[in-house]
Amino acid sequence: MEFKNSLVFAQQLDAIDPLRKYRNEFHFPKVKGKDVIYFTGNSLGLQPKRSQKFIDDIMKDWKDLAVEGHFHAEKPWWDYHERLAAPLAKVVGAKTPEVSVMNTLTVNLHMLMVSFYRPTQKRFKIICEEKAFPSDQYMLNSQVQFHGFDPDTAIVEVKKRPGENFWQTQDVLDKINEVGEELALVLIGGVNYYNGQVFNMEAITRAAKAQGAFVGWDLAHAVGNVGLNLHDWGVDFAAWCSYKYMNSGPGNASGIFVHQKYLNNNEIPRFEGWWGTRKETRFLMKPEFEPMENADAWQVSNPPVLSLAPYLASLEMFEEVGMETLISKRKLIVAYLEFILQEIDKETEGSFEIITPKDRGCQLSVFLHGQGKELFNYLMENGVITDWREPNVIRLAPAPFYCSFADMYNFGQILKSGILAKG
Ligand SMILES: Cc1ncc(COP(=O)(O)O)c(C=O)c1O
Ligand SMILES: Nc1ccccc1C(=O)C[C@H](N)C(=O)O
Repeated sequence: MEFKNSLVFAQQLDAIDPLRKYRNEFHFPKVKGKDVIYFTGNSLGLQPKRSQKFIDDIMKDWKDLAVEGHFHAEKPWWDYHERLAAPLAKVVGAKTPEVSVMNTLTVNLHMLMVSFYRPTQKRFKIICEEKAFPSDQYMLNSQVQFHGFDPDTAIVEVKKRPGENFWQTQDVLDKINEVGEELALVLIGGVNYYNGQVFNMEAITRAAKAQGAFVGWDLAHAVGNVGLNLHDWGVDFAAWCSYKYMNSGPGNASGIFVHQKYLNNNEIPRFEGWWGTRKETRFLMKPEFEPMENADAWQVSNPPVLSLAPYLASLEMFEEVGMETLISKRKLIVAYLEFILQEIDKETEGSFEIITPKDRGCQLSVFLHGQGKELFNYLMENGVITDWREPNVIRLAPAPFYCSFADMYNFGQILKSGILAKG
């Protein structure tokens, strides 16, 4: 499609957008009385209007039923989390029993490391990407130390090539083969938080499995954003947060994936709690732990239903729309944003550079040449919500659920005036 840098053209794209009615399903913050142009769905997704009712229902059941709500609410709390598994399984390409919702992301990565990082003197190394999200680095370092190994030798980072802003798949594969029999685990962010790159999860998983290692993915920036096929790819485990593209609210519950082959499998160690034991006998309060037959075996505590409620509301919308529609709009709107950026870059004589590679999801990361935080501040003051990452990068993620093509055009105009104002 040939794009045009005009409002009329952007509005034409909006008119044929199958997701256009969903924009009104979200609350937009306002700046100077106008809805903002929201580019930070990769950090915190907007609030779906319908999430309020899901929370209110629980507050009402708690008010009216108190403890009876566990079993007698319209959506009983004791198995409330089970409602999330089937719609989530579709989002991540899993079988329903492979998915559960619990805790928060870094906590879940730790819990899954209990099962999937069991180093021996011979096989103890972990491959990850250089400059992984800091929480993942802290998680990996502390796990390695917990097992008595030295992070400097046990953690092997795949680096970008000099002068390049992205990782080459071949370099990840080569590193896997080089570490070979010492490789215990590969754990990488499926979509990188900084440059927006989508890793070739299928090829990397295959290569790591061929070396006899476990493979886990941190899908914080991938879930609800890119196509995932965790079961068929043979991924061992994955975890994600729900507050970015999944729009479930700040700090909200995390999802996990555990491959079917580890369900009902006594070889796999876990840290256990009462919500992981079979629900049929849970309230007999017996000393024996009998694991649930699905990924709920990894559940520890009774789930925080007030935070699962907005996640369920959001999943209802993913069910209605489906990942395919979201992905095709996402591809189009990101391509349009890229086009708008390129046009502005020409007009302002090379004032920035897109560092996101072609293997990308929703996010374009833009390196600002000679423009500093003032430009970022100018955007924010003019109703464009982006985020700033040191040293000089703004990240733009036009979430397909609620961003419009007109937003992209209008953003371009604001960006141009910001750059020109600074001169
Ligand atoms: C890749 C990645 N890993 C981990 C986290 C941390 O998540 P949480 O604070 O929910 O544990 C985030 C986002 O905050 C992230 O983007
Ligand atoms: N949960 C947060 C709480 C406070 C500030 C940022 C976050 C983020 O999620 C950051 C995000 N992971 C990122 O890719 O920058």
